[in-house]
Amino acid sequence: VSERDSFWRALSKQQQQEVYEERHLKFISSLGKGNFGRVDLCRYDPLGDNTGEMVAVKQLQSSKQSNMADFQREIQTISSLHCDYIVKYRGICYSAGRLSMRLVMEFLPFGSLISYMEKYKHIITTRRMLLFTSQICKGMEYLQHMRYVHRDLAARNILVSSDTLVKIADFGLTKIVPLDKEYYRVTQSGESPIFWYAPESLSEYKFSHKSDVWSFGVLLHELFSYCELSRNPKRLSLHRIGGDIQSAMMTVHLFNVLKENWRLPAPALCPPKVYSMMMQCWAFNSEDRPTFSILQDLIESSLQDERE
Ligand SMILES: C=CCCn1cc(-c2nc(Nc3ccc(C4CCNCC4)cc3)nc3[nH]ccc23)cn1
Repeated sequence: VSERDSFWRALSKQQQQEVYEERHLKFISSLGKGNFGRVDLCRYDPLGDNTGEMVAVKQLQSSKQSNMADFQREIQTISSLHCDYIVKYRGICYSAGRLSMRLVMEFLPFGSLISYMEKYKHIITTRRMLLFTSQICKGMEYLQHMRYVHRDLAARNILVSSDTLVKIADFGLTKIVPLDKEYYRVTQSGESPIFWYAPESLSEYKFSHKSDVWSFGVLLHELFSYCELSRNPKRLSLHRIGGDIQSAMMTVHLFNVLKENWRLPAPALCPPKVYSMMMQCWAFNSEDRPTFSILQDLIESSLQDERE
């Protein structure tokens, strides 16, 4: 055992973060399922004495070629991001047998914002919700600075690290905006979260920092609705456009009601300044939407109101 210990201690912290051997990755429980992936809670225990760290490990469900390419891109993305408000990359675990690899990330104990709000909605304060909003906004400012468009900003993709820290997760749909353009145009739609989509994403498959701002407004609505299922964006939008239409027409109907200036209604007890922030994120024309840095100022101003 001793020379194995010395091997591990010899590896620098950085290298240790990169190399995860499958035989030391002990499955504990399943944490969640995404479109093509699954995330498990594991203990990485090279010393075999249960002192190893807990990690979240994502692997593909289907080894379809296209999904493998997307997974590679997701790993490339998350490993290039270094921000307190974005879930941390730990490394890769190559499994000898199967061709698939696994993405090792920091484990966030409280799970998604949705399960957190369901559990703590009776004790969470407006100030705390504005603190979370500010952290997500800072994460998005960093993402924009790195020229990434998230494309799936929603409460389900925000993870809770502690009672005072949330992080942006799940970069499965994230794309890099080309240097010569201000937006990324998607070819296939796949499992699209259309109720979080900006009008130009619905009609032209265009995604930009400004369409991320639209989704940020929808996320704000989820948060200030305490992520209640009865008030979630999909349910409220379907109620407006009529829930019985088939999915192909849903995008068209949703675009039309947005064009006619329908928006998600103000959540109960939502501070007026916060609803006003959402409405600014939902400007039909993308150039009329605030930047994440302007949103940061608006959030700070709302926080001031809550302090007095
Ligand atoms: C493709 C998959 C979908 C997206 N996804 C991401 C994760 C995930 N989860 C956690 N922590 C976590 C902690 C507690 C709970 C519990 C479970 C029982 N009920 C209450 C909540 C759930 C999750 N940390 C993470 N780091 C990196 C990813 C990640 C999970 N799913």
